[in-house]
This record gives sequence, C-alpha cells and structure tokens, in this order.
Amino acid sequence: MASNSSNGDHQTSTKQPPLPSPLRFSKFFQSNMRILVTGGAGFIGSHLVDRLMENEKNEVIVADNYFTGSKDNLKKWIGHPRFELIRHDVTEPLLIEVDQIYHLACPASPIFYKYNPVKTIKTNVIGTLNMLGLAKRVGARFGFLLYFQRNLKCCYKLFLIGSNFLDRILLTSTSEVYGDPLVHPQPESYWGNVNPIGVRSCYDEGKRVAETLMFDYHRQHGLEIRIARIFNTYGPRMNIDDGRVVSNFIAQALRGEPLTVQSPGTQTRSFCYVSDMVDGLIRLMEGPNTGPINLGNPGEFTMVELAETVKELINPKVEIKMVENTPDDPRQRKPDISQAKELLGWEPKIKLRDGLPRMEEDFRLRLGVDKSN
Ligand SMILES: NC(=O)c1ccc[n+]([C@@H]2O[C@H](COP(=O)([O-])OP(=O)(O)OC[C@H]3O[C@@H](n4cnc5c(N)ncnc54)[C@H](O)[C@@H]3O)[C@@H](O)[C@H]2O)c1
Ligand SMILES: O=C(O)[C@H]1O[C@H](OP(=O)(O)OP(=O)(O)OC[C@H]2O[C@@H](n3ccc(=O)[nH]c3=O)[C@H](O)[C@@H]2O)[C@H](O)[C@@H](O)[C@@H]1O
Repeated sequence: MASNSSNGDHQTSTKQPPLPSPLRFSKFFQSNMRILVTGGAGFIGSHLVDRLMENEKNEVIVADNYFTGSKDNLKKWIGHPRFELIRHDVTEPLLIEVDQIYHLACPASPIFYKYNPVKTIKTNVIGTLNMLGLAKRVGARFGFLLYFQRNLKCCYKLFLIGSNFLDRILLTSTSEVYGDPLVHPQPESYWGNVNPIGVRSCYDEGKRVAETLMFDYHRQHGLEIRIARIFNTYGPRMNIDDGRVVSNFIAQALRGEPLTVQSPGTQTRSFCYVSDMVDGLIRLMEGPNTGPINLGNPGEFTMVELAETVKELINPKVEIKMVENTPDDPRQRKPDISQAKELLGWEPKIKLRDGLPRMEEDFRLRLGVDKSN
C-alpha cells in the first residue's frame, strides 16, 4: 500500500496521495460563498436573497416547495450566474455543497400552518433535521480536510484561512416560542407559556423543537448555529390573502372592505419592517453569537390601533368591524431587543407609519388599485 509521510522525506511509491476533491479543495481558494436559503421564495426569504445577491462574492441557492412562496418573488434572479432555484421540500434530504444555510422554510401565516398541521411540524422537525444533517456532513468533511491540510504543514496557514469558512446554519425561529407570554416584554431568557396540544402547537412547538435540535447539533457535533426569534414582520411581497393582520388590513382597505379586527381587539403585536429584519438576520449570521436573539420592533400596538392607523393612512372611509378570533391567540407580544442591540449592534429603523405606505404601494400595484380610488 503506497504511503507518503507528511514531510515527504520517505516515499515507498511514486503514487501521489489522493488529493481532496477539486470542489472541496477549491473552497480554500474560492472567493465565493455558497449560501443555501430554504424558503427563499417566500416573503422574508426573497428579500434576504435580494440582499445576499448584492454581494458579488455570494452564490445563492434557493430550495423551496412553493407552498406559500412563489417564483415571482425571485424572478429578477432567475438565470443569473450566481443564482440557482430548486423545487425541493425540506422534509426530504438535500445533498449539496454549501458554506452557509439560512433555514427559513416553513409556512408563517397561521391560516397556512394550520391548514396541514402535521406537515407543518414535519417541516419544522424533519426539515430542520435534514438541514442540520447537511450542515454537519459538509462541515464534517470540510473539518477533515482542514485536519489533512494542517498535517501537511505547508498548508497549515490555509487551515487558518479555511476555518473561517466553516459552515454555519441559521434558523428563523419565532416569537411564538413564547406562546401566550406571561412575561412582557419577552426576553430570550423567558421559557414561554405554550399549549402543547392546541391548534397553533404544530408551529409553536415545531419551532421550539427546531431550536432544541439546533442546540443539540451544536453541543454534540460542534456545529456553528445561529437562532433568530423573529417577531411579526411585514412589508412588500407578503401574500395578499395570507391571512396575517397587516396584509389583511391593507388588502381590505384597498378593496374598500371592512377591516376585520379579531376579538378582543386589545391584543397587541409589535411590527418589524422586512428590510430591518433582513439586516438583523445577516448581522446574526455574520457575527459570533449563536443566539437565540429576538429580532423585532418594540413598537407595540393593539389590533384596534393598527386598524385605525391603516384606516387613516390608506382609506379613511373604510369601516372597522369586530370578528371572532381563533383559539390560543397570544394576548400580548413585544420583543426585548437589548441583546440584539448589544451583541449585533442592530435595532429597527423603520416605524410602522413609514413602513405601511411602502406595503400599500406594493399591494396597489399587485391589486391594480391606483391612488385615486
Ligand atoms: N413573517 C413573520 O412575521 C415571521 C415571524 C416569525 C418567524 N417567521 C419565520 O420566518 C420564515 C419565513 O417566514 P415568511 O414570513 O417569509 O413566510 P412565507 O410563508 O412567506 O415563506 C416561507 C417559505 O417556505 C416555503 N416552504 C414552506 N414549507 C416548505 C417545505 N416543507 N419545504 C420547502 N419550502 C417550504 C414556502 O413555500 C415559502 O416560500 C419562516 O420560518 C417563519 O416561521 C416569520
Ligand atoms: O411574529 C411572530 O412570531 C408570528 O407572527 C405571526 O403570528 P400572529 O401574530 O398570530 O399573526 P397574525 O395572523 O397576523 O395575527 C396577529 C393578530 O392580529 C389579529 N388579526 C389577524 C387577522 C385579521 O384579519 N384581524 C386580526 O385582528 C389576530 O387575532 C392576532 O391577534 C406570524 O403569522 C407567525 O408566523 C409568526 O411566527
């Protein structure tokens, strides 16, 4: 069996040792960062792709099953040499070479995640397991390669360069992990108040298990993880009929329909504009902190106040009517973002009254309702 000692002064055969696969080896020299965005055809994901593509050193791969997302959200990138779109359901394994994973694949609207609760929890549990397996597989092989290079001495320096390309995976978790919070505002140290068997549990508990899996892979396999707990986010490209409150109210105001405030109407939410959210996600991924870190806008409003603001800004003639709510609707939600400020140097810039008109413009275009009506 031919063998070469690491310092090359003793060879039993002229056969060269097997070189690492060109693809892997090139990782040390390639300037491009290969980034997988699962759920990248969705609302937040497509805005994230836009931002990642601005960096010429990024190659972006989107894996999406189009359950709530759309190719339309990515049409400007299709055919671009640094972009690739694959129809893929994350509940099935995915074998590709990547350097970073933003794992966003999961329906976010309560109407959609309640539509098939078993699928929702599979997406959060099996989907996250598949993405962690991908990160570990690629990261582990890469780790071996680093060890191999390190023992070649001459390439030791590459180990230092290469190591900062070690894979990392970011999970977009949610403020729903706090359930119907008894602590207000919610800090990351709060364990939550979640119904394990309710109609929202497929999502709330699914995301909690996803966070658990992230930390277990981190502790057991040393995987580089990042966890963002996203609070209500709004902006252009939200599905017009996805049932979430901001998209509902804007679509209703533009169509001249009554704004449907679900009872009691005094429940609160805090709304973060999508460009602020994307900023926060990238800062978290690029920084050294695993999280979980709350990302959201601490500006808290009741649903009645939100309806009154939409009425004032978009259609003063529209009515506001109370309708029934769904079970387990959290009564209050407001992020404590002191960790995001301190560790990421991040805080949201866009206030609700400045964000809503940008979303109105997008919805007017898509609904064909011009300013005069
Ligand atoms: N928007 C918010 O207010 C909010 C708040 C908290 C957390 N989040 C999280 O952020 C992420 C993105 O949310 P969003 O608002 O963009 O939602 P979205 O529904 O617009 O996007 C989700 C994307 O994931 C895709 N997807 C769903 N299931 C999939 C599967 N099994 N395999 C592959 N793709 C799948 C959908 O087709 C869609 O493109 C989600 O993980 C969501 O839980 C969003
Ligand atoms: O920020 C979060 O973490 C969560 O926020 C939302 O969940 P939720 O707050 O329930 O979102 P909406 O469906 O927009 O409901 C917000 C509030 O508005 C109310 N609502 C909703 C729709 C409507 O037409 N009228 C109305 O008053 C609901 O009862 C609820 O109290 C997202 O749907 C979740 O994906 C996300 O994880």
